[in-house]
Amino acid sequence: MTENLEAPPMKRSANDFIFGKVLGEGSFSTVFLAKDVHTSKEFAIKVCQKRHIIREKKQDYVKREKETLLVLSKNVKESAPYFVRLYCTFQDPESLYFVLTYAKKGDLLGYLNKVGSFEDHCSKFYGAEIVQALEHLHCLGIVHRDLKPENILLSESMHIVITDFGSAKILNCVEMDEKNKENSEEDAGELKRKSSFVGTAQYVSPEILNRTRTTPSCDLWALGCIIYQMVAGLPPFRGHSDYAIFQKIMKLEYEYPDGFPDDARDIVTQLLVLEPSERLGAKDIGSYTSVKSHPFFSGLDFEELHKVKPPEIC
Ligand SMILES: NC(=O)c1nn(CC2CCNCC2)c2c1CCc1cnc(N=C3C=CCC=C3)nc1-2
Repeated sequence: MTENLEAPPMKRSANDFIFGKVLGEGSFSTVFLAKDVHTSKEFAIKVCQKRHIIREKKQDYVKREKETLLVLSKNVKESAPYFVRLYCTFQDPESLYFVLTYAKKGDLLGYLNKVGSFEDHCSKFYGAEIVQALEHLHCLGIVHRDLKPENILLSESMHIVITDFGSAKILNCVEMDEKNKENSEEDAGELKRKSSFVGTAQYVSPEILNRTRTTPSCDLWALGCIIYQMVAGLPPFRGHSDYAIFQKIMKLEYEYPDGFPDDARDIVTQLLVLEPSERLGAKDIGSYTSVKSHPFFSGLDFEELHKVKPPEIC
């Protein structure tokens, strides 16, 4: 089911790890850096407090994240090792524990805040790794739905490691076949039940705001926002409140700063399209050929990205 740790397979507990610094905190979970006492290997362990999960009504979120991580951990693609791995889970009376890949270099947002905008070759490299990751994710029928720089972690070798699948949706076969049509009634019902939208304001797609349908194309919208942000240093849709940002998204109200390169402008313009089925890549089957062949990515070998030394972010 999930990959065994180096030690012989056995049911784990918190006693098998030395817990270190806090890597991140949420309303019902805390993520710790931890070391396996048997192998000294470092992991990120997400500890979810059971009573907080209930208080925050996050049972579905936790269940969805575990299901998604299990699918990803069972279907690792060598040329797209771009996701946190779930090594094992265990629980005690108070908490659930998820033992995950530790991404030593933090997240993409941290680097964007540090250097402002990326140099063109960096934006192209990391944009390409995200495309390669989305291609694998969508081939498995998984839509992330909350892709953003904060959820794109960086490994010790500075390759991307995508995390936080609590907002993800695993499409059923029918939905996968009809990816540009309405979702199942169950999905529509799920959306109507949601008091808040799925995703994060700056990167959420119009169709999620409209609560109409979840298709892989909503991650292509987020890709457009992230490429824009790597090139410009700021996300395309900005405002003083989530509502103000939503208004701009629904009206496709964004601008390109002076000096924004033409190839980057063209691919972002083809991704930030209100109609999901009209976005670059939305009609591709299997591989995102139309995205990978865009001039913005000229010269990049997508299948070999994970083997090369990423360009220095500066
Ligand atoms: N919510 C999570 O699942 C999660 N949260 N974090 C820490 C966050 C810190 C802010 N940016 C987003 C991630 C993690 C994970 C998954 C698993 C995971 C693996 N490695 C790291 N690594 C970090 C390294 C340095 C600083 C922060 C995180 N972090 C996580």
